[in-house]
Amino acid sequence: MAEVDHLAAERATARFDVEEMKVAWAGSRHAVHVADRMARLVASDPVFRKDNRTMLSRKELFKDTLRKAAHAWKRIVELRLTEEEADLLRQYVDQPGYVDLHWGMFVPAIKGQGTEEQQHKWLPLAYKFQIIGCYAQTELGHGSNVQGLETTATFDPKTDEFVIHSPTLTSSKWWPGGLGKASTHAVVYARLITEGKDYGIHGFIVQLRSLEDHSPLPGVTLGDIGGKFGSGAYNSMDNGVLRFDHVRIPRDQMLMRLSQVTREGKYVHSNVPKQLLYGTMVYVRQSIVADASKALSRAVCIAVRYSAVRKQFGSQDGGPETQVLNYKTQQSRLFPLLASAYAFRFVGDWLNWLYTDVTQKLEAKDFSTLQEAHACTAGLKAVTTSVTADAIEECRKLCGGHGYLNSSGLPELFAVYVPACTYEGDNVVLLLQVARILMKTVSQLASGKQPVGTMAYMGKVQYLMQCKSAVSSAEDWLNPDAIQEAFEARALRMAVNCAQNISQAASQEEGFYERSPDLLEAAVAHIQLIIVTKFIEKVHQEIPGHGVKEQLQALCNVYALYILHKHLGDFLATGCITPRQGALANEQLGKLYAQVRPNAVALVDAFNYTDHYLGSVLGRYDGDVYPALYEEAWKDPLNETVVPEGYHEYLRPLIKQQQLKLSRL
Ligand SMILES: CCCCCCCCCCCCCCCCCCCCCCCCC/C=C/C(=O)SCCNC(=O)CCNC(=O)[C@H](O)C(C)(C)COP(=O)(O)OP(=O)(O)OC[C@H]1O[C@@H](n2cnc3c(N)ncnc32)[C@H](O)[C@@H]1OP(=O)(O)O
Ligand SMILES: Cc1cc2nc3c(=O)[nH]c(=O)nc-3n(C[C@H](O)[C@H](O)[C@H](O)COP(=O)(O)OP(=O)(O)OC[C@H]3O[C@@H](n4cnc5c(N)ncnc54)[C@H](O)[C@@H]3O)c2cc1C
Repeated sequence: MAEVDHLAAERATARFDVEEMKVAWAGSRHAVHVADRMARLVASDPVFRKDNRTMLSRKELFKDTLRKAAHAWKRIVELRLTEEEADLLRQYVDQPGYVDLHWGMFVPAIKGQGTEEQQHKWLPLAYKFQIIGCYAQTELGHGSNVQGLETTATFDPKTDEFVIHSPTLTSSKWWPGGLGKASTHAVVYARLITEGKDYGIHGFIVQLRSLEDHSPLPGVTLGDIGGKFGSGAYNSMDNGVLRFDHVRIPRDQMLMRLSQVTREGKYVHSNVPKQLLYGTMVYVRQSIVADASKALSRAVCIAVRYSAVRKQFGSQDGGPETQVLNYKTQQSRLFPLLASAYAFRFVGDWLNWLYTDVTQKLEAKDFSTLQEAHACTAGLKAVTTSVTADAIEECRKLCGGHGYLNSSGLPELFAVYVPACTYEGDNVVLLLQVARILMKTVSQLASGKQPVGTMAYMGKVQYLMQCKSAVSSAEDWLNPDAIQEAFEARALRMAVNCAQNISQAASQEEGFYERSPDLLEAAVAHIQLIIVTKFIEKVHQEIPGHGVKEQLQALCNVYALYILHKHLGDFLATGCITPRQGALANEQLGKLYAQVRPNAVALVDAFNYTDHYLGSVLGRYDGDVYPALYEEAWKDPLNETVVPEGYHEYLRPLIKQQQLKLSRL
């Protein structure tokens, strides 16, 4: 707890129990407790310091990442941390590194696509870090189009081996995290060729480096692909390039849970959907949605606290100036982002539940929910990461000039976050996947097939195509049924419009191609409906704690009405609401902002972030921003000497030369 709390007055105006809101945010009292312990463990350990990160060279930063990962692992073993604790520890260390790909993709790929025997062989090695793995799918020439990958794995029945080869420059693996310098192994995605036939993309476990001296194995060429956007940020990760020159691996290193190649070279596909090959991506996409709320809430926490501290204009007769948080424009930019952080948190929890449910069904050979899992993970990943990336940049602007300083934490947060819009599936490509599923669902409505899961609302097509909103006052927009109906009608009508337009094209494919910008918008509308629905459902639950439910209700309404206001064109064009009802929604939004204002600082306190994790002089818990900014400046390497390096070489001669010229005049 801070000695002087410059935000005390703000905290005193909160109309709810912050400790209980922490529970609502974290999911349970236990979760608050564990997160608290792990955050403090990291914050108090000098190895995990990160305040100097943006000043390290790439080499220093990478070595720092190796050191942190090794130290984290040592602490995990020493303290016998559970998986939940270790995961949180990794979050609070807050530095992308090979460990993420090892645990986040290499291990899940083996679990999801390996046979029991393969899991038995490889997982214990991976769990104890006796091998380090990465996920080598993307190539120089193809990322989004997985079916277009060129690396080959050709079965040689003479030796019972696969020959892994990179036939072209564009087939070089390019981007895999952890590949550049750290990994000893990779799950490599390659075209399986046996008996002269190409069976498409399959996964193979390939050793890349010696377990003795880390040198690349014969036939393997690999390295780092170079510096990336921003200082610090994702440059701690060794995204890599990899080429194979006829590298041989035993047949049993093909991941064989979904399909097999026999000793004789026969290809056998198990009776399961081939899309299960994409299972690791689905898993990571759902975890990226949970991460979005973390990144967004960090940025919002910084911007809210700083906006409460920062004062500009408005002083009369020597009185205090206005806190920038009191400006309505600041509120209308910031509070929707605060509401979005909560919205993403709850939809992330729900998605995690859905993923677990689908996984259990798959274990029981029930594949009926695979499409739902794909649509929800792809769509929510796309919408939450795009909004979060834009929101971090908006928070930087909300902090004025100081937001542009590295010490605000926002530039690095943006730089580290923004690739989430691209990795694990480019957001546009993923939204088009959602759109395809929407079009398929619309086309099946005519046959009477009832849509299920998050598409179930489409079954109310007769009603939703012609319903008219009953809202007649601003307060009417506080009714969740009014919101739900407007969002359902908008999403359905946009999808049906697209389907009608596509049906007029020469072919389905051509229509889809021509209408893809509209399809993107229809997909976004569908995903926003899911987020709104899950927030409304959350607020309907019993939520303990004085005032907590009321605050969440207000934030839910802010989220929904902000989206409605922002996408008013959609709602009007589809005739779901009238211009007057749109104006009433905006009126209600303004009232809600006033309701959020006295609670704003407490609502970001409920994220329960340590100053270490926030990494921002502007977002400090105690609000003592100015001395921290001032002090931080002096730590810059440029300030190590009063007279800068280069003065004698470049500045002095220049000044002297000009002085000489002037004296000659
Ligand atoms: C310093 C550190 C210190 C810390 C120390 C700690 C110590 C250790 C602690 C340990 C503790 C544990 C820690 C845990 C850590 C976890 C971390 C997790 C985070 C991970 C970090 C993430 C980093 C990100 C890295 C990035 C990785 C990547 O980017 S990998 C590459 C991703 N690539 C893509 O996403 C490609 C996108 N493209 C595609 O997905 C597909 O090609 C396509 C979907 C776009 C098209 O495919 P295709 O052409 O085959 O298909 P069609 O369009 O024709 O569709 C056919 C039908 O298939 C259906 N379908 C498509 N996809 C799927 C699917 N996935 N599932 C189901 N169905 C699918 C589609 O709907 C069609 O169906 P119909 O035929 O129409 O019915
Ligand atoms: C930081 C980072 C880490 C990564 N880590 C890994 C990793 O560990 N392992 C791994 O295998 N890969 C990794 N990747 C690669 C990543 O998965 C791909 O970059 C991503 O899937 C996008 O593919 P692409 O680069 O081919 O983009 P492209 O598909 O070339 O995209 C270029 C543009 O084309 C558009 N576009 C593409 N296809 C279509 C379409 N059908 N319709 C309309 N528009 C389209 C896109 O919207 C985009 O605007 C990583 C990438 C980054 C940035």
